[in-house]
Amino acid sequence: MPSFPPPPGIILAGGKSSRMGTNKAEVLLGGLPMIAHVIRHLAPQVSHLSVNAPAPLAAAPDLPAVPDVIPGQGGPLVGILTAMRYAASAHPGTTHVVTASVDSPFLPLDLVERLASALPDRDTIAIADSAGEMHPICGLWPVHLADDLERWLALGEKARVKAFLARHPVRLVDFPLVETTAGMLDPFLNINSPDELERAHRFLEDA
Ligand SMILES: Nc1nc2c(ncn2[C@@H]2O[C@H](COP(=O)(O)OP(=O)(O)OP(=O)(O)O)[C@@H](O)[C@H]2O)c(=O)[nH]1
Ligand SMILES: [Mg+2]
Repeated sequence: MPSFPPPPGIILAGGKSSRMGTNKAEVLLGGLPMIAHVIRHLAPQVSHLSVNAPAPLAAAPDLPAVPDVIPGQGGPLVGILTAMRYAASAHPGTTHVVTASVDSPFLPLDLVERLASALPDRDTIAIADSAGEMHPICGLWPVHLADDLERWLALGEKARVKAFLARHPVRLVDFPLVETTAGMLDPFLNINSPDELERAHRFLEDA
């Protein structure tokens, strides 16, 4: 699509953090809460930033908290529906919303620009991909898909993001690994457990 103003962005932080054992948004990575790393990477790329969580986070008090539009921790797709609904109502006229996962602290600084430039039309969803793996939480979504997503969730389908994507045109956008002094870094490195958190520290110097 020819011109694309920065869209609003939402960080999905409404999960259970069961593998981490404590709220992933607030665990410390190099002295900063994980969500602070996500904010640092994403905020410069979006028109407004908010967090999809049941209540404001102590680690990100300035971010508006947007609770799931369907209560009950129905999975990440509910967070994506929430992002679409919120973007459309809080930012009238917006066509897209970008979503990212709270447990990806090394997101590319050209994430939104590259997702946006991959969109051929107003119906296509752009999703990040790296090292041959799709990252379905990190995407640029047309907000007009909200009604279809809500109907689909109401059917009681298992709310898997990949299954919803299969119903729509999707462009996968491949992001390269980043060379660091600690080795090659996948910018979508996903930190789910205390072990993964510990291992991620080595990338902090370069990221
Ligand atoms: N809004 C919302 N987001 C969710 C939900 N479940 C997962 N997510 C988000 O989806 C992303 C990927 O989920 P996971 O990595 O499995 O996170 P999680 O569910 O918190 O962690 P585990 O309980 O360890 O699986 C994260 O950004 C989560 O916050 C949900 O029910 N609602
Ligand atoms: Mg995860």
